[in-house]
Amino acid sequence: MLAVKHLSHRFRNGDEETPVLHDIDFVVDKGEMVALLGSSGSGKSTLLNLMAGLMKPTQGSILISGESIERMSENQLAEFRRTHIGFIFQSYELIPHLTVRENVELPLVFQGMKAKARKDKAVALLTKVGLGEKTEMFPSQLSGGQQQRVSIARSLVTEPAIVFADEPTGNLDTKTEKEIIDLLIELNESLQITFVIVTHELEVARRTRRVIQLRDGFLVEDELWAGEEQ
Ligand SMILES: Nc1ncnc2c1ncn2[C@@H]1O[C@H](COP(=O)(O)OP(=O)(O)OP(=O)(O)O)[C@@H](O)[C@H]1O
Repeated sequence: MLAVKHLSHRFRNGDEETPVLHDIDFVVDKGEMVALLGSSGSGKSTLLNLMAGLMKPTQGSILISGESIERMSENQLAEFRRTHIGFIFQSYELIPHLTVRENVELPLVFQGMKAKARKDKAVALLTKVGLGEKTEMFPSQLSGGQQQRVSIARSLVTEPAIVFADEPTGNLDTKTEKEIIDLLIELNESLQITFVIVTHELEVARRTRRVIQLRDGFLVEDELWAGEEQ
């Protein structure tokens, strides 16, 4: 599903080079839910940007569904991202003047799906994430946790091969954080969605079955837990 192979990255500013990732190697299979854990500056965002095809690595490769994304052109990448990758952001990134349903439909508009099919799909997913009663509201009328549920529904609407969640509970209180992670676990189990969750919080990482830990740009731990901790 996702293979990161001997991945290294250095930032170059003029003559100065900053090595940020060192020979990162791991594979995520379909249906896995993995936390990518690391403190600030450990290289999580850089790795996420590389896996999402937003930057090209200095060395190594990234395969998603068997395709090496670092070899793609910008146009190919944009299309690949739209069809194969879902994103969940810390700050939700919803469009304020669109309703909740329209926000979820948007990726399907870009795919050219007809209005009725789009609407049915968005409503079904919103119902699945517990927002069946809120489809015609605007994001500002929802709580933070509810807005993150909208963004989760939107990330799934194109049936992506993999979903990257970047600090998905970073703006939420502890109770809501637990509810959102519960939802991600439920979606992972019921729909076999593959999730990679980037977090600096051990409490979030411990809820997933597998934790990959970065420290100073090195992969220092790739660990399977015996079971989910509640
Ligand atoms: N464009 C850049 N040029 C030079 N160095 C960079 C650049 N972007 C990031 N870095 C450096 O790379 C290292 C890793 O940064 P990165 O943002 O990937 O870490 P992170 O684990 O995501 O941290 P945070 O949790 O704070 O977002 C840091 O030392 C940072 O200063």
